Amino acid sequence: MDIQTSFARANEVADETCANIRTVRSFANESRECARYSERLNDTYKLHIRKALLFGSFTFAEHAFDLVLFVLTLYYGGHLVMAHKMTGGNLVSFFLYVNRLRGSMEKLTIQVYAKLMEAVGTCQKVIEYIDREPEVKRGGRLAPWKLEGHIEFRNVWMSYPSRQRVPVLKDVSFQVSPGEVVALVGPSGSGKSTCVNLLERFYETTSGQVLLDGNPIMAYDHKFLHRKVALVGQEPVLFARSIKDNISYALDNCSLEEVQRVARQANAHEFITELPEGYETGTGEKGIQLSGGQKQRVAIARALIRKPAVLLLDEATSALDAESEQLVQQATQNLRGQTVIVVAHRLSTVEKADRIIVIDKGMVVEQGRHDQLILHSGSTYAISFLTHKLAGITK
Ligand SMILES: Nc1ncnc2c1ncn2[C@@H]1O[C@H](COP(=O)(O)OP(=O)(O)OP(=O)(O)O)[C@@H](O)[C@H]1O
Repeated sequence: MDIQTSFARANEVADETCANIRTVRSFANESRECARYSERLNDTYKLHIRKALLFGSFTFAEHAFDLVLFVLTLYYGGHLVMAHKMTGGNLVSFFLYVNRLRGSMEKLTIQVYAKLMEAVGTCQKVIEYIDREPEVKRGGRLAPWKLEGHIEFRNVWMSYPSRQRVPVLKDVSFQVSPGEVVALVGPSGSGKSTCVNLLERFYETTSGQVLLDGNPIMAYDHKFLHRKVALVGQEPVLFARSIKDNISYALDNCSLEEVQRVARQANAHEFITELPEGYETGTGEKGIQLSGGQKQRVAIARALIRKPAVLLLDEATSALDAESEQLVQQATQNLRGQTVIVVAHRLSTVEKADRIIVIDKGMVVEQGRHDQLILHSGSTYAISFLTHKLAGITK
């Protein structure tokens, strides 16, 4: 069991390093990562040595005991033969039987039992994973035929499980009407993405409720919810398959026409058709073969194909080149018809939103349209806007 755990710990380092090889390279940190891996493997090596020593000692003791038993039996048997209480043939037969019995016992103990214990150790880990209860339950069954897209945060308090004592959202309440485009703005770390995480049901609230069309979000069926509430993350992850398969991800029987329709809406069609294999072009692991802006547009198409009632956009904070940024912006402006919540980092997005919700230190401090908030002297939004300090919205 200890060996399996230490081996798993060593593999964690290898996995992490290989998955982030570009970062490792760009910091020229290959040798340190190698050293970290060797260090962890060294723990496994020490455990293997301990196991070998124990096994060696056990085998030595077993053979020594065998030898002593053999000598004693020979001595006593010889004595009985000399005293004519036993024939030589019987003594030899006795030895042959004992040998056979010993061989079988040895197989049973050393080979079967040891292997069984090894398997139990490995299985324990697998069973531990199988038996793990997810903290966020997926038992909801609600799947109405129509979803309007009305969202309400009602007195929501939330702490992440790893930092339960630190509330990230503090009594957050706001509503978003169906079809409304709302921009969440606020300084870095104020809790904007956490609101999105709650709508995606990645975490549960500590208290208060997140309601969708008046029903707690936890009451909805897992598949239904994620079809109706689509997310385009800050750094969207694509899979190592064709662009078409990435756009139609997790959907069955999507026609190429449908994929092309949403790609056009997401401003992605043009660049895709210019690729050597068009929609069949592979994107590489995590979409590495596409640029940041292209990845985002494919991710927008992936969200749109589900015809969601609610679209969650976490705008990229990283700088895209001007053309990509404009194309992504245009794509997001095409998204009328559904409720849109956008974690906004650009002034152009904020200005076009129907309403702006300003979050600061986990609390909603202001709400309103850009032109209303900007005129409100003393408002956090106006001050931050004017002094260009509000994270992200200064672009
Ligand atoms: N998985 C997590 N576990 C623990 N704490 C977290 C986790 N994710 C975020 N936090 C903390 O929660 C707070 C709010 O983070 P959040 O990502 O919601 O901020 P944000 O307003 O979206 O920031 P940004 O604009 O920089 O993306 C931060 O203090 C952050 O450190």
